[in-house]
Amino acid sequence: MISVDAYRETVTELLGRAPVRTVPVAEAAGLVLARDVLAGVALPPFDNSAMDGYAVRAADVAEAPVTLPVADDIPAGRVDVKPLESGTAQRIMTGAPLPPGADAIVMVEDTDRGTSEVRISRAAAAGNHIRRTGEDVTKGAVALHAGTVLSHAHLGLAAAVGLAELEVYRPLSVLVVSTGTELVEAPNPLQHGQIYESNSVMLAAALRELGCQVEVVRSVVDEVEEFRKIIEPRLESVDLLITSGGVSAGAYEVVKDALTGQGVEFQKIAMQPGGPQGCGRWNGVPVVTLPGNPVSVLVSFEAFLRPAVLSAMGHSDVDRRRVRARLTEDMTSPAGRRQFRRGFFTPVLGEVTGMVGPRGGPGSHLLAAFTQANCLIVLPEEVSEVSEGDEVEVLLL
Ligand SMILES: Nc1nc2c(c(=O)[nH]1)N[C@H]1C(S)=C(S)[C@@H](COP(=O)(O)OP(=O)(O)OC[C@H]3O[C@@H](n4cnc5c(N)ncnc54)[C@H](O)[C@@H]3O)O[C@H]1N2
Ligand code: MOO
Repeated sequence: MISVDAYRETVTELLGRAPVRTVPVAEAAGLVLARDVLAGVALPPFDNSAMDGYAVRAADVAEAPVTLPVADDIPAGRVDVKPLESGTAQRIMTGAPLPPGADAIVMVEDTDRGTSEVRISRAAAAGNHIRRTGEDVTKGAVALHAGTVLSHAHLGLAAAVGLAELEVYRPLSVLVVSTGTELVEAPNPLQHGQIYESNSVMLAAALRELGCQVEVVRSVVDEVEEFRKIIEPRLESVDLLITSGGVSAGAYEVVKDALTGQGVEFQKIAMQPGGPQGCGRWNGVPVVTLPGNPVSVLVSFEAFLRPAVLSAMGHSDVDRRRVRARLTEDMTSPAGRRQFRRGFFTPVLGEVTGMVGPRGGPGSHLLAAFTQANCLIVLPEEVSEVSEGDEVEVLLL
């Protein structure tokens, strides 16, 4: 059996790193920046007013109240601002360029709002309400570092320093395939012996949440020729194929039978659930084959797929947050396997740890219990029993 950590490395290597692509700034949310972004302009690009008011020389209003002639009017966007002569004021709006010679802004609230002359009721110190060139970002500085996961704020900054496009790691395009003759797509009626297909729905949503582009084939019957005929032609247009089902030890293991000898290796991973796994390349395209049980799919996703996919899309922080927590009840775990149990973590005020209790048993068909969990309880390979009060590791979902 292969360890979870070794398998995670294998899958991460298999997925590699997506190519860099240029995308419009507005379409880059959630993607990872591939190159440093240098500020083509300073922010602010010019000294400007932080308030609607009057640009003055501080010395001219030191003896306020004073009345000054209003020599000009400067709305935001004006590009031909004239110097401020001493003993005058210019009416100015928020964001408008400071006239040369002015060194303070008097807020309109501290004036009589005059347009030909203005009575200023309060003195203003030099620098008052002036936003200086480059005080946010200096021209030529690194505004965004390579490796940044682009949030809406980062995109705003990129736009503000004048960029129309960003170089990012391309989102992975993933084909998700569920196999199993028993699978039926809702809302078609079920016959006894059939079940509704759910794995592709979960996987596609989980991958889209990471920023992947996902195509789905929802239910391929357990026939090797049929599987090859439907899936092989679709490989050309994707970076990754993820299948569910058909990988264990039975007589109709469609994925295993179709891909053994084609570049995909099937093996047991020392984890529970999610033991039977396969990965490799089919026609050169990375393939990860997950077992069919829904909770095995979700746990496999957490244990190695999510980090590998994130890493392929340029992320460096690929791990869920780990905390320690005290168990609220006894649990057992198969020796030699890392068990991932669905749990509910509650932080305890004033303590670095919290409390955690399982939700549902270890069975990998217990999907509803997963939806009541907010974490995975990790019981290491060497542990087969834990008791109420023991400290365990928890992965926060
Ligand atoms: N003799 C052995 N039998 C099994 C072993 C083993 O080692 N020896 N391993 C068990 C474990 S652990 C798992 S996990 C499963 C994995 O089996 P498969 O990958 O071949 O998955 P299936 O048999 O196709 O399906 C398992 C289970 O999940 C249901 N399923 C499958 N696909 C979906 C879907 N898209 N949506 C909802 N539910 C799905 C399926 O009906 C089965 O109940 O093998 C054990 N057996
Ligand atoms: O390991 Mo299977 O993945 O129990 O459910």
